[in-house]
Amino acid sequence: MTAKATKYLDRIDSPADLRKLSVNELPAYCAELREFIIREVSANPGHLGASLGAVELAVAIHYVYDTPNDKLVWDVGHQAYAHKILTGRRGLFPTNRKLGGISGFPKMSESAYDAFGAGHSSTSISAALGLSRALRTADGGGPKCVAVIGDGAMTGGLAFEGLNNAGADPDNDILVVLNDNRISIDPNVGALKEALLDISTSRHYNRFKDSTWKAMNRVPRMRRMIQKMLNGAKSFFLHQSNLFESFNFRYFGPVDGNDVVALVRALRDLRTLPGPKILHALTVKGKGYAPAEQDQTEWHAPGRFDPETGERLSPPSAGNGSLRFQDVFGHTLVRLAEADPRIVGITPAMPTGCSMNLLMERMPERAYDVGIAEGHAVTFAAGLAAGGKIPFCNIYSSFMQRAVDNVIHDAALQELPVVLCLDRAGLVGEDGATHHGAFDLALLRGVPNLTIAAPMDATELRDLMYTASAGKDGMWVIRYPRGGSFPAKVLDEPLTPVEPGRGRILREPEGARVAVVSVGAIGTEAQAAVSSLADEGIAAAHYDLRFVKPLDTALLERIGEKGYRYVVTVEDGVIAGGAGSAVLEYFSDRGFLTGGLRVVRLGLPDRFVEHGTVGQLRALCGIDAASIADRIRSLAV
Ligand SMILES: Cc1ncc(C[n+]2csc(CCOP(=O)(O)OP(=O)(O)O)c2C)c(N)n1
Ligand SMILES: CC(=O)[C@@H](O)[C@H](O)COP(=O)(O)O
Ligand SMILES: [Mg+2]
Repeated sequence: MTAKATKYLDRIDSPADLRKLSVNELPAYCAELREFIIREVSANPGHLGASLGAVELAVAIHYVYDTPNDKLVWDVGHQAYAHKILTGRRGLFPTNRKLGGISGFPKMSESAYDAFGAGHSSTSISAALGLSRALRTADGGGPKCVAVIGDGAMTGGLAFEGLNNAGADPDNDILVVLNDNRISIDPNVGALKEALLDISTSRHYNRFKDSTWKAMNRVPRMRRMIQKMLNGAKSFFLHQSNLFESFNFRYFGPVDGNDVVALVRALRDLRTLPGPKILHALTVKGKGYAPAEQDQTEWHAPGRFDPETGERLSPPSAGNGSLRFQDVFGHTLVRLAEADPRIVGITPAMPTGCSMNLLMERMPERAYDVGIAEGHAVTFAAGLAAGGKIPFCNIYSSFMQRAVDNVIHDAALQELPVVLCLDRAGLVGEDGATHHGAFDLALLRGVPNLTIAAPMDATELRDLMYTASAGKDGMWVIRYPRGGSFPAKVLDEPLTPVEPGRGRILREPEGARVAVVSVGAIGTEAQAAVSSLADEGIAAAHYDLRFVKPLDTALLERIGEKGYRYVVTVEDGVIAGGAGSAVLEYFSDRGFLTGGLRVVRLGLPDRFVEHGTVGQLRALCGIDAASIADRIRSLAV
């Protein structure tokens, strides 16, 4: 797509510039913004569909509100590209999600316009409420605070905790903009979606409301009375109370959220209206780019594409008929479920991402998408397990952070056979600090009753799933990373049970001073390091720990007694409290350290790792093959 001449785009470097435009010029500016986003994201991948749908929301809010003094909080933040571009980051946008470049999500350290950082869902109402309370002046004034939340993010329990708290006090002066495009990443699920549809599609009510709004504009002093009348009419027409009004929010809408002029009109009214209020904006995900409107799931984050033809140039599958860990998980779960009627699947809103969609297609009655509700997913799984099922609950590692107590209190403590599969464990790449699966091992290692395993490859993943599916050893956690590339024939291999807590000897050469103990798929980097060193004549042993809990104490005893000078642990989670710490504790407790053994732990440092390619980030953290080899070389001589 060749860049068209623009009239507004290059002139607007801040909301102050934006506010110099007349309202009638805004649609043309939105079109230019949209075109810019499509062109940029086609070459430098990111979250396209949501950002295209929220162009008018970003423009209208910045136009009407006095940002950055007023506070604008984006939920998740994957839809905020227009916001980023019009708040001074147009020139930096080609660096979006790249190492050293701007983040793909709002980030407080990046811009004063990013009032709150995000990446995980359903935080915006709580954060906007906190900002509003903190910045309120003694006379009840202070900045206006706006939360923009999607219909998917609204399914998260935290959003309702925010509504509940905000609605309790009429002095809570926040606006929630519900960006309702009727889809999450995959089709939105749950009762809320029906309620939103009900609110927004009642023809009788909307006809009545439109005419009343017009009257309201003519006689402003009657607004309060008319609003009351509208609320009453809503209950009458819809035969149910409006959910948001039950939380003491004043409900406005639905408005066409892709009509920037209508949005400006509505927001101008709402900015001066005190108290908690919600504007229901109907938008179209992928708006203005036909392929993205047509297949909204595929175009949520489409990878590189040809903007002219819509051809996808880097689809997220492994390609060449090979399989990612995600594909292996999905196919194996179907196979296990076919063999055992007790097996069911659960995903909190990521069926395509984690491949739970395969079970959903094959056995819809045995697969549950519960919405963006990680805590609920785990407790729901625990309930299913208490009722005799063997639930495979698949959650992205970083999103599972939301559910730690559910794991502890509802599943592990109850000794229930929940199989928690943690996808996207380790470094995920361009999504960055909010999304790396950095903490799961450190968070869960101290929880009793858990078996925690990390497969190094597809065969191990299948075998671990198979073993866990017996439902005999209480709760299992199986963690594996994004991607991978395995031959399709791996799915034909027989499933072999694995002894819980049993690791593997991969290489044990005579005369080695250094032994590497790796955990999970990052072991392939260690393997490459050890084998390249062997080519140089440097011998190093390599063990695949496989289980972080229970530890393979027999294997560790063997390593301890081999007389190595150094054990180098390698993991793709945080060093502090991770798998390496478990090994170190064991050697310390058993007195091997006083015998001269030193443990060197490699993994993620004690700071948040930002965005970049997985390869770049591994190198930065010293856990790519070259860095591991360097480290071993320095110890081996
Ligand atoms: C806690 C958490 N769980 C899951 C996700 C993954 N996720 C990111 S965007 C998204 C869909 C959000 O849907 P919606 O709020 O409707 O926004 P849309 O993309 O439709 O604009 C999901 C599930 C996340 N970011 N955070
Ligand atoms: C914004 C968000 O949280 C998701 O869109 C996430 O980026 C998906 O990650 P994957 O691409 O790894 O499925
Ligand atoms: Mg949505």
